[in-house]
Amino acid sequence: MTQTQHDADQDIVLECDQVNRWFGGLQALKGISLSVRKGEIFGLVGPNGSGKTTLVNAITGFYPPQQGQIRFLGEPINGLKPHCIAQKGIARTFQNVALFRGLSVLDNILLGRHIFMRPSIMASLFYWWWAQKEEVAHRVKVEEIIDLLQLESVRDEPVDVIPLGMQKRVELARALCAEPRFLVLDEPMAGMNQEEKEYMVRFILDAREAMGTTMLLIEHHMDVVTAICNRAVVLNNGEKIAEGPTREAINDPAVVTAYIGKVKDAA
Ligand SMILES: Nc1ncnc2c1ncn2[C@@H]1O[C@H](COP(=O)(O)OP(=O)(O)OP(=O)(O)O)[C@@H](O)[C@H]1O
Repeated sequence: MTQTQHDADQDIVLECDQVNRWFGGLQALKGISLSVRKGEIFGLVGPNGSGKTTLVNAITGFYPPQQGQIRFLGEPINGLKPHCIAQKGIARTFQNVALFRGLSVLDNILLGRHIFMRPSIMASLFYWWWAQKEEVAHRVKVEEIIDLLQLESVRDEPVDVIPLGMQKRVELARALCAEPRFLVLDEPMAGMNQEEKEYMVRFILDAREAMGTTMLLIEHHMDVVTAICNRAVVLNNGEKIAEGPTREAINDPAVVTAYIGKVKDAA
């Protein structure tokens, strides 16, 4: 093994090795292997139904793979429950906004801290001074993130009443509050107009710079993928059809054919 290869291996945060997942007779993931390196924004792209969300659900423990290995910082995480995987430092946002309606923006973001909170009410009662100190620390972190994502003006608004673009930003804020080492963003720009998209791109880049978070980004907007992803993998019908530096991967002839095929199918 060369020194360069060794350094690259040391830098791997998340690794999928021959991951397979079936839903009944349908094979949604066919031997997917990929590795995401520290500090990069890694693009996961592909036409509708190609397996992107299934792969993310496998990584985050919602639908564990039936075959293959997933390692986080060198440690196997297959089969762990989603909350155990979250505690190891993997956070995610969802394709459809998944916020707690009726709660304020601030309370929704604060919920991102739950992985650090002590489960025992008794312990909190006896050690109320400790609980208070913890509460202050959580609020400091939340304020930092509100500042970073410029959510100050809506902090006390119920999440239901703010525009979709802002709701997506609140989801990002909540995920960042968990101080993840690896963050999965599932279509963070879905349904956004051009201006909202540009803001979101800025916030994702700012978050990576401020917190050093490694990210996996599922995104249909190719301009966004090309602008912010260091490398990308392209899936089609559950198979990996291209991989590499973003521009090279998405311009691969197999990718162009896969997208044209989908358009023809839909016509
Ligand atoms: N829970 C499930 N039960 C049965 N089939 C499923 C389930 N989840 C996904 N699938 C199927 O697996 C395949 C891959 O779906 P997946 O949602 O991973 O694709 P995707 O690339 O994320 O698509 P999109 O871009 O539309 O979100 C599809 O054929 C889908 O119908």
